[in-house]
Amino acid sequence: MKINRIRISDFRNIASLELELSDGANVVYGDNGQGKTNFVEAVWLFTGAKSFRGAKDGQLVRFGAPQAGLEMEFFAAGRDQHARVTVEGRRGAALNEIPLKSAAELAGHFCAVVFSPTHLSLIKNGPLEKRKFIDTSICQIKPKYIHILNQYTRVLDQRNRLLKDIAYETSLFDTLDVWDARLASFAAVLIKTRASFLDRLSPFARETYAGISGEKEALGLEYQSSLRCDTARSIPEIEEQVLEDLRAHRGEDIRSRVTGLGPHRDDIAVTLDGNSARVFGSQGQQRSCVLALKMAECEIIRETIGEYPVVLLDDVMSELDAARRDYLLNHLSGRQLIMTCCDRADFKHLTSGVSVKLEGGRVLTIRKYE
Ligand SMILES: Nc1ncnc2c1ncn2[C@@H]1O[C@H](COP(=O)(O)OP(=O)(O)OP(=O)(O)O)[C@@H](O)[C@H]1O
Repeated sequence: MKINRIRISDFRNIASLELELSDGANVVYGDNGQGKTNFVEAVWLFTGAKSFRGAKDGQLVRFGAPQAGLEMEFFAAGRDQHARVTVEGRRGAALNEIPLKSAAELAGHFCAVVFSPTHLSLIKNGPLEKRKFIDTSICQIKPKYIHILNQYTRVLDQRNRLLKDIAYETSLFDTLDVWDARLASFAAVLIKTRASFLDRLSPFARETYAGISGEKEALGLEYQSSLRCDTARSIPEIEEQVLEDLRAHRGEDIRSRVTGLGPHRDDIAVTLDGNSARVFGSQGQQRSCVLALKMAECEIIRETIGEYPVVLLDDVMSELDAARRDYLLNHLSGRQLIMTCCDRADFKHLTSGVSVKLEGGRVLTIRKYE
């Protein structure tokens, strides 16, 4: 998957920008606050996902402008394609000039993997970030997954509302059966899909971590369900277990007025030699864990759709020592890379690719590495 050309208008501090990209490395550099991350964020939006910085759509439009427009020519699935994203209150999109119902429908047509310093939260923070990572990754290779996720969230909201109402209207208790059955059916699919995805991801992540860290310690990943279910079982079997657990937990749910168990409470244990990476990992080890997860995600995407995603590395390389940087660059050959940094010299060893200097959201210079 390769981006050939991108046009950006009124997106964050980028008033107007048009750029032809190299098939290999693209180094976007410049001083702080010049629009490097904004550029990466613009590219990321073509995956159909929300901003990786957690920004609301409205925040993406340049101050004072009515809407932001993004356009991209890219090569994927063996042909040249064109995508458009507009942000005007909410995001809209078109693929090959055909309007889509929502920007999320771009998922699977253009794939990218992004890593920025904010992604350290994947290890540092609680389970929410890990669930977001796994859900976003699955959406890229299984676009229909988003519908299951949305349906689960909707049923969960309804069950939670019911739990609140039961406190005043005990006769509503009997209706819990219906919501538990619906919740269990979506929950089982989510749990099974996430656990299977993690099983595929683990060997790649372990190998990359070993490469980045020089085989010093072993990375472990494990899906930890809040329910007592065996993820190796089939979806109908998991559904039965989920239902049993939901029923057993009803008393507690009614007391706390929220659903305490389910995929919305699940976690992924990330360990180094068996110890929690969050509790015991150093800053460098935690960064290597996230990089390993992201690089493994690239491999899963390639295995599933037959081509590598575009790799977006925002302000990452400068924080790695020379050996780790070399390992990563070698490991990433054959993929289109967009990397940001403050100093072009961070990549002085590159023998191909281009560097683009940004200033005030504008392209100042374009130079080739040779
Ligand atoms: N909606 C917006 N409209 C206009 N400017 C915005 C908007 N949102 C953010 N900005 C501006 O974009 C700039 C930040 O850009 P960006 O995050 O891309 O910086 P950067 O080049 O990656 O910097 P650093 O090296 O510090 O990470 C800031 O000056 C900020 O004020």
